[in-house]
Amino acid sequence: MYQEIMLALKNASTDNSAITVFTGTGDYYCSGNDLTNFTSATGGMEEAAEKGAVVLREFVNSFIDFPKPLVAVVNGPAVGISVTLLGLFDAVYASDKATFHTPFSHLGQSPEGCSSYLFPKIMGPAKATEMLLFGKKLTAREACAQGLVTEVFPDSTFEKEIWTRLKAYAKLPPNSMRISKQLIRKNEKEKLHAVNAEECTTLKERWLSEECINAIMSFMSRKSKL
Ligand SMILES: CCCCCC/C=C/C(=O)SCCNC(=O)CCNC(=O)[C@H](O)C(C)(C)COP(=O)(O)OP(=O)(O)OC[C@H]1O[C@@H](n2cnc3c(N)ncnc32)[C@H](O)[C@@H]1OP(=O)(O)O
Repeated sequence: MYQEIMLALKNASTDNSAITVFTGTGDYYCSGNDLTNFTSATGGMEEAAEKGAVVLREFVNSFIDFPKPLVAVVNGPAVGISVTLLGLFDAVYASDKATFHTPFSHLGQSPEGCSSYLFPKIMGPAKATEMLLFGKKLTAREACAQGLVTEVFPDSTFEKEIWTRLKAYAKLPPNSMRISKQLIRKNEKEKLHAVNAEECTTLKERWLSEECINAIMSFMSRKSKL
């Protein structure tokens, strides 16, 4: 999935589209990293952690470097990396059914997607701490009040309203939007790459920790009991 998303971003960065939109199908936006990856990895844990950190770094870099307006249409609950990446999007529109959850401490993990830097900047350190350390789940309206979400729509009219709006935005001059995005984002790029590298190094260590291994085992055993 990570490779497929990177390829889609690479194609979208050079095709004739004006803006790029991420959304989910069905009731959920995204449940985050596939936790079964940890148990299905071939080779040893160290090798898997090493490979995972390389993929993650490349994956997040492709969001940092994406040249066109990047929009998230959050149609339902979002968990983990699908939430942290939102700081790298240019606009985030959410249904009032959406929730935003980063249960990293519960999983023995640590933040990624540049959220350790961007979330405190966006929402202030105290609110970022509640999310990233304590795993507080935010409603769409809370996430909007804290600056992570651009605008919230009633779920009953979300799809209609948002696509009407995005189709209008997509008719704006593409080069102008791309150049304006570059002006807004360029001063932070170097910093974001450094933050991404550090988050990946930290996560690689976390994945090998007892806290993380126990949390993944507990998720898997819950799954097998259902
Ligand atoms: C290259 C490596 C990069 C790593 C990047 C680091 C990223 C970190 C993260 O993203 S951390 C966050 C990981 N995600 C989670 O912790 C979410 C866990 N899941 C849930 O909290 C819930 O399942 C839910 C809120 C998404 C949905 O709840 P509910 O509607 O009650 O459904 P179920 O819980 O019954 O789930 C249905 C079905 O889906 C399986 N499932 C859900 N999420 C995951 C997941 N992240 N990985 C694997 N499988 C998942 C769940 O086990 C059920 O499966 P089953 O029907 O039992 O086979």
